[in-house]
Amino acid sequence: MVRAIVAGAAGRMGSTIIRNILQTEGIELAAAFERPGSPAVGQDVAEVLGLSERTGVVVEDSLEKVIERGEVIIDFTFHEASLAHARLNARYGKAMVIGTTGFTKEELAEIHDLARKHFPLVQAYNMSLGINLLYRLVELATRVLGEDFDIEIVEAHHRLKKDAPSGTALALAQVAARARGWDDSSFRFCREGLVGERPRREIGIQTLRAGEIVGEHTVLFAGPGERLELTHRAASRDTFARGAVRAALWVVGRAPGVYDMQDVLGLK
Ligand SMILES: NC(=O)C1=CN([C@@H]2O[C@H](COP(=O)(O)OP(=O)(O)OC[C@H]3O[C@@H](n4cnc5c(N)ncnc54)[C@H](OP(=O)(O)O)[C@@H]3O)[C@@H](O)[C@H]2O)C=CC1
Ligand SMILES: O=C(O)C1=N[C@H](C(=O)O)C[C@H](O)C1
Repeated sequence: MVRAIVAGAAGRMGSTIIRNILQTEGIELAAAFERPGSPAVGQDVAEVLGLSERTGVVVEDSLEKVIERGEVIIDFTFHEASLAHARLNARYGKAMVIGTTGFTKEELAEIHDLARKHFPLVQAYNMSLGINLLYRLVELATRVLGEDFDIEIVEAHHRLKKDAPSGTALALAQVAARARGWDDSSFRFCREGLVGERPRREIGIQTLRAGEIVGEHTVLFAGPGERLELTHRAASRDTFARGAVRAALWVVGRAPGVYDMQDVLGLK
């Protein structure tokens, strides 16, 4: 039985992941924690999630207090928090699954460096099966359609999302850029005013924020006389949570290093 520690237990993803753990064989909820000062601290997880039966797991206020209770830490919180958790975990070597987005390049590089030295990590901006297949489709479409086709990415999320563009949109742009031999300097995040004609060497990334949209990504290829649009729509956070639980079961016992959902899903 894999014992999981869930960070951000009261959050949209943390709570959905806990529900999925409670319904999945082979994994159990060993501990849960929240930001110090969160109203969830000190409550049974069942109270936080609105479940009828108590779980016996009380929400704590730091990873340090619970880290020895489990084999894997599942972290969908905030960029600075996930980095702090990875730094602490470097002393313990527990497996980690990080789904948080919004890292600076330096923060992500430090997390990857810590993982290569100290613990196995699955880090992915999107844990859904569909998006991980979309990465492959975008790579193929970019190569087959060639540079006559302009690439634009549009993402839409709920009004409470803190970072923009989404981590997934950035990852999709990276896949397309790599397939063209370009780098991040080709990314164009918004347009306003007299921007002039669109340069060829550009991947547009546009952000929508509205209502309760769970997560939608479209990659548009527009070329001579035709346009191809590849769209993924997540209908519920369960799709990400199922991926996170699958990643947690997969990563325990692996060698220190950085893995992604393509590894977990066998898409490489
Ligand atoms: N990889 C994927 O498939 C997916 C990734 N995400 C990403 O996951 C992250 C979380 O998203 P979401 O659940 O919607 O956000 P929420 O804000 O709902 O949840 C984050 C939770 O983490 C808590 N938190 C913040 N700091 C700490 C800390 N130091 N220790 C413990 N808990 C902490 C927050 O508390 P408080 O609110 O009090 O600050 C909050 O409860 C985002 O970066 C999002 O982009 C989301 C969906 C899918
Ligand atoms: O914050 C969210 O909700 C989501 N964030 C992830 C991202 O930034 O890519 C993934 C998903 O689309 C939901």
